[in-house]
Amino acid sequence: MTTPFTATVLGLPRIGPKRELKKAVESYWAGRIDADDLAEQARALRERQLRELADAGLDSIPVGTFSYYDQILDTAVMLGALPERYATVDEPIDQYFAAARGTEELAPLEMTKWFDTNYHYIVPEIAPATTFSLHPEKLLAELQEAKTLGVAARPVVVGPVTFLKLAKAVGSDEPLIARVAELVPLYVDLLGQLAAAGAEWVQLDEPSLVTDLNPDELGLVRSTYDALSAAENRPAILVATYFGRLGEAASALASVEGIAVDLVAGSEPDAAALKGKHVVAGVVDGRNVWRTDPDRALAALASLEGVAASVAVSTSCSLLHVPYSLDAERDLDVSLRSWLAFGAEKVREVCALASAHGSAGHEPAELELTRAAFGARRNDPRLRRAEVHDRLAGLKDIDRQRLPAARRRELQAEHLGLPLLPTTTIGSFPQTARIRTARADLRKGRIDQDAYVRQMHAEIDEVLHLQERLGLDVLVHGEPERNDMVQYFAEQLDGFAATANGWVQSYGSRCVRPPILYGDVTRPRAMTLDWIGYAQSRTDKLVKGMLTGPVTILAWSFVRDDQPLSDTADQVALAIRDETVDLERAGVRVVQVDEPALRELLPLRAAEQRAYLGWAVDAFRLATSGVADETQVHTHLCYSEFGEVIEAIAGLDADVTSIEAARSHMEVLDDLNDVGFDLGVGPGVYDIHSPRVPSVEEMVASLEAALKAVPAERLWVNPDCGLKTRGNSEVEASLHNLVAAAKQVRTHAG
Ligand SMILES: Nc1nc2c(c(=O)[nH]1)N[C@@H](CNc1ccc(C(=O)N[C@@H](CCC(=O)N[C@@H](CCC(=O)N[C@@H](CCC(=O)O)C(=O)O)C(=O)O)C(=O)O)cc1)CN2
Ligand code: MET
Ligand SMILES: [Zn+2]
Repeated sequence: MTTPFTATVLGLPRIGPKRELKKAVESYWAGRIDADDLAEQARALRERQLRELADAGLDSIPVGTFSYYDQILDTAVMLGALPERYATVDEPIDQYFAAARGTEELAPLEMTKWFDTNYHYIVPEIAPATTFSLHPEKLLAELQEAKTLGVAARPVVVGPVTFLKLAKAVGSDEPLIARVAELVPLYVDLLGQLAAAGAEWVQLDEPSLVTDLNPDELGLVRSTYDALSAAENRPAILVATYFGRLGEAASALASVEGIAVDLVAGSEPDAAALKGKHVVAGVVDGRNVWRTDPDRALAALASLEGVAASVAVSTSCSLLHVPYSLDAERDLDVSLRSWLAFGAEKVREVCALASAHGSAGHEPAELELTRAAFGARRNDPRLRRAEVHDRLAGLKDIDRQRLPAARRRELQAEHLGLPLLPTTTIGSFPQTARIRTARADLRKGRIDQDAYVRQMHAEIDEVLHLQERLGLDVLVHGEPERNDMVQYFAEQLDGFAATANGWVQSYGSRCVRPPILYGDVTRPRAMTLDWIGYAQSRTDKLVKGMLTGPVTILAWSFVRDDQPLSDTADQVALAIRDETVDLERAGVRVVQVDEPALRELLPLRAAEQRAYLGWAVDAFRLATSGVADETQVHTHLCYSEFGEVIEAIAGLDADVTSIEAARSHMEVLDDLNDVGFDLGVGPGVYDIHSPRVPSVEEMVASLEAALKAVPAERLWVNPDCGLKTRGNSEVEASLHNLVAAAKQVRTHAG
């Protein structure tokens, strides 16, 4: 039989330690480098990464998790499942990018969240007429590359079940998973080619196996893996599951040699399912940045030893979700730094744990250091601040409640004097190169704080003028001062640390630097008051204060794992609450608290969803119930799959909720009616994910459709998300049309 390995990770980041790939890909799109240049830069990044992993001591290294844009899109290409329309583009690489981002003529594929992470994948479209065919060149080439370097490579492919579960059926209502038998011969062919290329193991990624599957689906998982295992010439099969507990699906994997289990987000599956297998134990958290507790990890490994045929130490999931290395962080607080492990440090942890596990009694010195760091972390005063706990302990139900919605509506009508079908935007205006350069100049000391503030004021003035000229009703300041809607707040709150270079891929070439929420959270001073106050002082129109909600701040940060998330959420909520009260005191009468990530943190298993939605809604209400009932609270949600969270949206009790609907055709309004929602709602009528300028007619049509579900008194007119990634000229044209559409519909509504 194949030799089992002892130390690995499930997948690798690919943007490059300094975002080299992001820059190369964007240069290629801009026509500054050609396809050969791009390929060479990508190859050099892979080579460097493979050498580092081999030097660190991993004895099996994943190959094939590199991607120019997204691994699900790569899998669609490998299975010949790109929609026909992209074949009109000349070169394969450009067809690939056309599917990812669209072209002048072609709409891109949709993009959606990867399980409960902040990574977005491209959703393959599969029609009844789609015929699959195998194109494994990319994977085989990367495998060959690794072999040439002498690396113990383990090819990684997205498995057929997860691929079909994540794809979208077009032109048919039949669940795609029913077509898995069509993929089996392709995967059998692929396994043969990988074996011929010298692969001992292949990893098939099946994170969908940690979600709730029905008996039919479980039957298909079993028959698929029985069929793949029956292939004549193949590597040993490792099915990688992650992001949760592998429950009932474990027993459907009886015929494969290895299973990877996530022991951080999940727990061990039944011993019977692991018996005789090579178990790849995900004891090092692949998604968060805390060092691993060696004693817990070693105990988990020891408990598997009695069950599995062999055990390898691994990360719980791919390292895609954490930054490359702590080496680039020069300014982190030294004690905080000793509690952390980014990608490179996690690889070292895996190797240290594997050697400690493999040779009882001979622990690498590193583990002792980790134990000491753990002790120091537990006792650090920043993790437990009396004033925060006293305040939380004193909270009452009334702190999460406002007057009944109908009463608030009356008060606000009088206080605000808005027209029917009021127009507004979601907050950000284009983050132009001019704005980002000013921020880079400030950071590098080329301009001082005063000059920076002067420029941001000028940016705010420009955005206010534009909105006045266009005739919008509720104005925004445009968020020019924000590098990111979460990082910006984290940089100003105590209990958070920001990184200098902790970039993580969010989608395609776009990256974020999630802050690290390590301690109890307090707000040393107001965070947005100067900017919003400045904006309100420059116009007679209403300016909407703009904040990010507690759930989204949690979702897009690396969050402490030593207390329940619900407690951490309430701490952040109190800081936001104090900010809303400050804004109100300064004369701001409309405040928006964004919660775009409400859906993202929803647990993957239905059984855990209710508890989450309970504390998430509570935290939002704590953040927004400190203001007077005259003050209008808005919220904003994106990512149209609202299904399971629709009641929670009503539970937020925000006076106005703007939602992404431009692409989901207003169905969400009916869903809201079904749960008795009777507050203000702004279904997005302008799809900001595309540079296209929507016409007046189509926005009128959207509003007319909305009016079938919502009375005019509750309907708002807005885009479906912020405008930060768009360009100035298209934004101006689109908002011009949006205001015209609202005016037209107003004349005969209500
Ligand atoms: N945290 C978070 N998660 C989210 C979203 C979000 O807004 N925030 N939205 C959704 C995803 N959408 C996203 C949309 C845009 C970007 C995005 O544009 N990211 C930028 C970086 C944003 C940023 O931090 N910008 C910094 C500048 C960082 C930088 O690159 N600076 C340059 C110099 C300045 C320059 O020339 O740009 C450098 O240091 O080299 C700033 O504005 O200050 C990028 O990848 O390019 C990311 C995610 C869901 N998840
Ligand atoms: C991803 S939701 C974005 C909300 C934020 N206020 C903006 O307009 O950018
Ligand atoms: Zn949004």
